[in-house]
Amino acid sequence: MTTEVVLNQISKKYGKQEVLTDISLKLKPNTIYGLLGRNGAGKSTLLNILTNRIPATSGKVLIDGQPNLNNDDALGKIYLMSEPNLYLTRAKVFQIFRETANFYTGFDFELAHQLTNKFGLNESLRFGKLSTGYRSILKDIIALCVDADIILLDEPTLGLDANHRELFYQELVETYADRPRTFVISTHLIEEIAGMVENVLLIKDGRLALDDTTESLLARSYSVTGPEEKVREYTAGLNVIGHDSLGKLRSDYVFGKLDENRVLPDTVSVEKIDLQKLFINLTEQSDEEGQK
Ligand SMILES: Nc1ncnc2c1ncn2[C@@H]1O[C@H](COP(=O)(O)OP(=O)(O)OP(=O)(O)O)[C@@H](O)[C@H]1O
Repeated sequence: MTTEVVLNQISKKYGKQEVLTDISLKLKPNTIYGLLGRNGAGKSTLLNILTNRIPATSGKVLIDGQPNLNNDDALGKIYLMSEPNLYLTRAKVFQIFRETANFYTGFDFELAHQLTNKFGLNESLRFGKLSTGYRSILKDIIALCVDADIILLDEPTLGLDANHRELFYQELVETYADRPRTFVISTHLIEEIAGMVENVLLIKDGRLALDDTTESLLARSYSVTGPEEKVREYTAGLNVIGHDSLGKLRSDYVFGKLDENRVLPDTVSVEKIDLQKLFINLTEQSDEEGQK
């Protein structure tokens, strides 16, 4: 089963502040997305609009061709795990599972029990008694157990210790293999998801700056390192998105094609960069501009 999700020219204003501008995209089935952007870029806003928790100022979200507005059928195909706590403090963990299963009817109770054991979460505890980390763990477990085609995770590892973060992503990949579906993961800990993200969505200045496969992005992302002058000569006219300097050594980060006709000096090396480095360089510019 697959669900088609289309965002059509979504914009969102809070008062005069335009947070999202004209965002159009289509989520591919059975794909793990990384939703990236600096603090305040509008990632949570976008995820909330997708699930009709907040209204867009203009534009449409279509789920299997149907607008998502007050449409339980359409919204039952999507699950959003996010920071706000939607549960009564007196509700016990197992009651929250049952409550979730009233809406998401295919909820996998067996997997939920396995995961509560693995994470050491007592199902008889009341929500109000859970630590911040365990509240996230509970919500993460629910996200992995609902039978929805689209799972949106807004900072899923907030408050989790390193062991639990690793366990969560392991379990995510396992459930993904057993029951392929689309995940959209918004997190600042890019290194943790870099290995599993198949497609990147980057929001910058309220716009969708990138929507591409990780493979394609990394295939055109380079660092060029060597003596400052030689590096500058080699990268002149290329799409340099940032640089680092260490003494007289300089690294220019290039996003896009290199010029195959240019001769690489012996003292200069070209290497691939990882997703985190690419993200930092692609988004740093707007921050500097924002401080002007
Ligand atoms: N209810 C609201 N009223 C007014 N402004 C809001 C509201 N919610 C969010 N904003 C503003 O919208 C912008 C985007 O916020 P959002 O939470 O979507 O960003 P984000 O990319 O998820 O950020 P972070 O990575 O820091 O969680 C921010 O400038 C924020 O202050």
